[in-house]
Amino acid sequence: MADWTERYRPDTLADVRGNNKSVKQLRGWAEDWEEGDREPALVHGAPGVGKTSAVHALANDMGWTVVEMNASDARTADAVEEVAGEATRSAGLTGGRTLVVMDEADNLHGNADRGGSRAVTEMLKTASQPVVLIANDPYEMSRSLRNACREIEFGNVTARSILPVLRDICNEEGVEYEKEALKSIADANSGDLRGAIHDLQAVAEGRDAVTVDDVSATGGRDTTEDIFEFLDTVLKGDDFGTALRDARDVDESPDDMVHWLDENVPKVYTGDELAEAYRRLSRADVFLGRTRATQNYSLWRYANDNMVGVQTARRGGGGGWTRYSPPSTFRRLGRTRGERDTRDSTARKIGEASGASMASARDDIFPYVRVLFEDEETAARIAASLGLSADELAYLTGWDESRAEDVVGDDEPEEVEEEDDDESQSTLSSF
Ligand SMILES: Nc1ncnc2c1ncn2[C@@H]1O[C@H](COP(=O)(O)OP(=O)(O)OP(=O)(O)O)[C@@H](O)[C@H]1O
Repeated sequence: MADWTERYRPDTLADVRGNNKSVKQLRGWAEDWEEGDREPALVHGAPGVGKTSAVHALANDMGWTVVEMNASDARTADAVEEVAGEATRSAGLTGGRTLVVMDEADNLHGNADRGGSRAVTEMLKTASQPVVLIANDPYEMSRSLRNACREIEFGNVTARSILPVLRDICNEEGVEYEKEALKSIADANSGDLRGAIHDLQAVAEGRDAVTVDDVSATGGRDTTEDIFEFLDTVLKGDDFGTALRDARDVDESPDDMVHWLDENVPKVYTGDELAEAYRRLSRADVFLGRTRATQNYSLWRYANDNMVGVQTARRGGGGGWTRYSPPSTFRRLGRTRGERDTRDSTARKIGEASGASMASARDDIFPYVRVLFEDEETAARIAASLGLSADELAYLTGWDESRAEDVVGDDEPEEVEEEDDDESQSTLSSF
């Protein structure tokens, strides 16, 4: 069940590999903060290069407690204030500082989350505790939010810095290794230390030794995993390495795998485990969204890693037999890129009209709208007031194009220009 990247997470900044300059900047930022220069920090860089680890290690070194929040959950000022307030209160209790860490700050964008972006910017101005935002791509953030922070960039970790980490892990785990085997894992992961550790775990866990042949064999295995077996491995298994390995062999698209897990995880997990599992799945979904938006399929692997990470959320045993079910129609609807775009634009319009986030429009409101729209007249009225296009109406109702076009009429709704000063750079969420 253990994920080696968690097991070997650095506790102190001194153990963070590579990125010496950024680590120094981070330490400098914390020291300046203590001395009264109370700027929030924005730590950014590619996935798996140690941003989150470095921030936690910093807090540890400084003797600060950490409150973590996911920026995409911070859709309302309330949520932000609650966390910031919580941080201040606990600081009062312990007398020490509390570092507020806001992950996925680049997911706070777009109309639906604009309230969240503003609330975070406001919070940054008034926060009485140190705050670090973490992001992969700072240009996805609103300019005002970015400008409010001191930027610290993390670059990729070179293969040379990755190699000793892999070697130390093998030593700790009692796994013998051929040096070339570790080198080829380090080289293949071009700067992504987490990816390298996961690759190592996938070949090494449960083995006594890792050879060059083992490493080169992983890509070419011709076994196919049944989705049901995969669900069992992730939701009930104890071996993270096997789950990582199996995830590559499942004969389903990564999107479908996320949907299958999303549908079935509540059958096995409860309470906090479930919340953590959903957090992982939503991270997986973020990377699927980015893969689609950029057509950069190397991002799939982050989706995969987060998907498999669902296993580590489980606290109790995963015994018994479970009747897994396929993802519900609504989830499966988001299959092709075009469908997803339509789904997202529909969710945005409904979200804007109702004040809900895009995700909640999609998951909570769509089903009701669909029932309402069974009555064509009501559908026409609401579609007009929301400015739905024929595609969007067809998406919601399942009608064919021509029926939807008849109901909507020929006039294409015009795109309404947003008047928002400094947030004009925001881009819409693509997932
Ligand atoms: N520079 C590093 N030094 C030591 N370990 C690292 C480093 N980078 C990554 N790791 C290992 O990889 C794991 C994941 O890293 P971490 O979560 O910090 O990456 P990240 O840059 O925050 O990625 P993401 O953007 O996906 O959150 C850590 O738990 C640790 O085991």
